[in-house]
Amino acid sequence: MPLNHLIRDGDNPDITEERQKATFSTEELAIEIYGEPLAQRRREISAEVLKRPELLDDCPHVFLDRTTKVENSMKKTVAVMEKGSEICDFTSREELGHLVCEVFGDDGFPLSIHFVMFLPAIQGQADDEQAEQWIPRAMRLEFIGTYAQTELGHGTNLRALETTATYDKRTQEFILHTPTVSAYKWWPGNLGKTANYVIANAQLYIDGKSHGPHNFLVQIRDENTHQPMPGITVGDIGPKFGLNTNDNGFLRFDHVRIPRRNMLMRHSKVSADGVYSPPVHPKLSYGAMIFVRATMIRMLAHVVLKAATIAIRYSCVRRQGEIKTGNGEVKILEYQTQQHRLFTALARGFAYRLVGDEVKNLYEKIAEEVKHGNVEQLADLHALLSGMKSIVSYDSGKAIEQCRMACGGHGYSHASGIPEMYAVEIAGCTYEGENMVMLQQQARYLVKGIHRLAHGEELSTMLQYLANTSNNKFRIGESGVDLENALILALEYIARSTIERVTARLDSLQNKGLSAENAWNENAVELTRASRTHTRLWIARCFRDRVHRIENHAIRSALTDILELFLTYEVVDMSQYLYQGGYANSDQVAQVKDAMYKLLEKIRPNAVSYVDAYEVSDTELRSVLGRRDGNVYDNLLKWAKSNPLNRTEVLPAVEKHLMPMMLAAKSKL
Ligand SMILES: CCCCCCCCCCCCCCCCCC(=O)SCCNC(=O)CCNC(=O)[C@H](O)C(C)(C)COP(=O)(O)OP(=O)(O)OC[C@H]1O[C@@H](n2cnc3c(N)ncnc32)[C@H](O)[C@@H]1OP(=O)(O)O
Ligand SMILES: Cc1cc2nc3c(=O)[nH]c(=O)nc-3n(C[C@H](O)[C@H](O)[C@H](O)COP(=O)(O)OP(=O)(O)OC[C@H]3O[C@@H](n4cnc5c(N)ncnc54)[C@H](O)[C@@H]3O)c2cc1C
Repeated sequence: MPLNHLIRDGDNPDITEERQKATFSTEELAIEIYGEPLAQRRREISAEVLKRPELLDDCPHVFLDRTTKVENSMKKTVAVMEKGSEICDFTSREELGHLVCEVFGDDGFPLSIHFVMFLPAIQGQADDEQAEQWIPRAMRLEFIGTYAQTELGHGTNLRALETTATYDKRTQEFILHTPTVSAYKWWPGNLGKTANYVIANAQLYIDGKSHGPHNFLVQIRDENTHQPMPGITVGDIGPKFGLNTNDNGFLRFDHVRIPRRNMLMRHSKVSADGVYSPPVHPKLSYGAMIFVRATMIRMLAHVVLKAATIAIRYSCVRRQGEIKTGNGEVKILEYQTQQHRLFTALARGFAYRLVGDEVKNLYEKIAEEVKHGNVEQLADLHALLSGMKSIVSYDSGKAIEQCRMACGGHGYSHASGIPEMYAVEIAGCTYEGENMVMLQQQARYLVKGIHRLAHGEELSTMLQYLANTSNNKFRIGESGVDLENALILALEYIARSTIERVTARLDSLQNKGLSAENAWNENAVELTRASRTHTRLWIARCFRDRVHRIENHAIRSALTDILELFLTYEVVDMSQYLYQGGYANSDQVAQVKDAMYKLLEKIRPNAVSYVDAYEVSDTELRSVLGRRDGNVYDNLLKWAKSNPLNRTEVLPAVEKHLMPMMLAAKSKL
């Protein structure tokens, strides 16, 4: 029995040859990633989707205009809701998430923000009575909701949001109002044409006093006619860099009245006579953002692994050039440069995917505590997620772009599937908090850590390495120190020294009389760097611990190669910091590079099997280059021929415009 379970007759022999080289069982690696029974359930769901034409695209989605894309996704949503429970268990987020990926791909679908933000906001912030009233209806899809926070004028600085919710004691209602053009809600997903309810974030005013932003449930469209409710102006914001199947929208409230009990009241409350009770932590109304930041790590990793699947498979069927003259053209994956750009993308994908599981578990644990009023770990969680969403979105974007370029010209075509993946993934740098801003949120926490240490106070587990000042020499190659440990210690040094340096600069500038705010802004770039080095260390440690816990020896060994490649790449990428304070010399950094190049060679025979084990079906991949069977060229030709521009031999526009011009030019001769 071959170890790679995807070998089939009729496949491109070049890709079959790759699968025959597997040194681990791809099914066992799939189980390690997804767990049982999910690994098997995912396959069954993929197979079921293929049998149901109503869930499949009639033609490649990239050939469609926006209106048709939106209509198709609405039509398929109804099909999923009607028949989906025959295919998957709707109560399982994992199974439903997989079905959604198969049917809709990455570009958005009408219920994305309903499930990803609207429901989580209610679950986390509504009191029990409200939850009982709203959640069952929302789950049955009697209505569709979205999360309307960002405004035309402000997305980052939430304290400056202009939408107001003024309490009217007389009628026991809030009046939602958009006082200026810049106060229009702008960006919420599925707001433009789909949602009929929103969680609106607005400044709460009682008796002329502001209590800051709070969340309110507001009906914006009639439940029977879908027409905007009185006082509501709503629409789609237009085409974007990506996510064009998603109707991101704008929204204006003109003195819209809602009942008092439509304010989400688990944490903050307004009594009938207008008495405000604040939450136990001032940022609890930011809970839905925390949820998405925790969830998006795995979503982003998934996109990287899809791009790596495409580029690695394609690199095994594409032959171009010779390494040794006269020996024939090689698969492009034989080139070291190709391996370097693709295997490091693969390593990041695996690291972020597996660490994403840990982040999700940590989030669930702390969210449960918060629900019961214990907010002790909220600051740790907020700092971690601020860093994680920033590093993973940005570095995943770079990895996907490398995958695209590694496919040469065909990577630039939508036939590869990668341009759309990049456009969707890179939005993660912006949504849920612009990266530079979020990195600085985490930097505050790191600087505080150094100050706490100086005052002899206890540090959270995440920051304890800051106290390890004896780690001041790179120990690569020393007897008794294995590669992994030496690299993790190097990453600890990089993070600690960077955070210490920038904190010392901040302190010194303030000691010289500069205000804390100005000192901060003068060091903001270095602060974001400190934040990055800390997060990259956290990911590395967490990935290492995850791999060490694997019991299946062959799978642990396969993922250890990926882990070591990840660690060497991270250290090489940040090696300039190793020279700070004389921690390492250039020979030692060269040793890390050599180790990295050896790992590329070691991973090469298993490259296709790693991505096969991630098990993304062709339906979900939507890529001609990444097809499981490797039959790329015939299908590229079919794809191009099916393109709407080729429906007629002579395009009407050519007949109308260019032909007369050319004929007129000829007649002038
Ligand atoms: C089952 C089906 C599955 C279906 C799958 C379908 C898949 C679909 C895929 C769809 C994908 C697309 C999804 C896209 C969703 C995007 C939605 C959005 O962007 S929504 C919009 C997203 N928008 C954004 O993300 C906006 C970004 N902006 C912000 O978050 C805030 O304004 C801020 C954090 C930057 C500052 O806030 P500000 O109030 O000015 O606060 P200060 O700076 O003054 O800090 C004061 C203190 O508070 C602390 N603290 C702060 N936050 C938190 C927290 N959360 N917690 C705890 N603490 C927190 C902070 O550390 C500090 O502590 P200390 O130092 O004093 O001790
Ligand atoms: C695809 C997509 C989907 C979205 N979905 C939703 C949604 O469903 N609901 C919703 O409410 N919103 C949504 N948003 C909005 C999103 O959350 C905001 O765009 C995001 O939080 C960034 O805010 P901004 O647009 O105001 O950027 P800005 O804050 O204007 O950022 C512009 C630049 O200013 C810099 N900057 C701003 N403040 C600071 C600072 N304090 N320090 C240093 N630099 C700073 C930033 O780093 C950036 O370089 C979505 C956005 C996108 C792109």
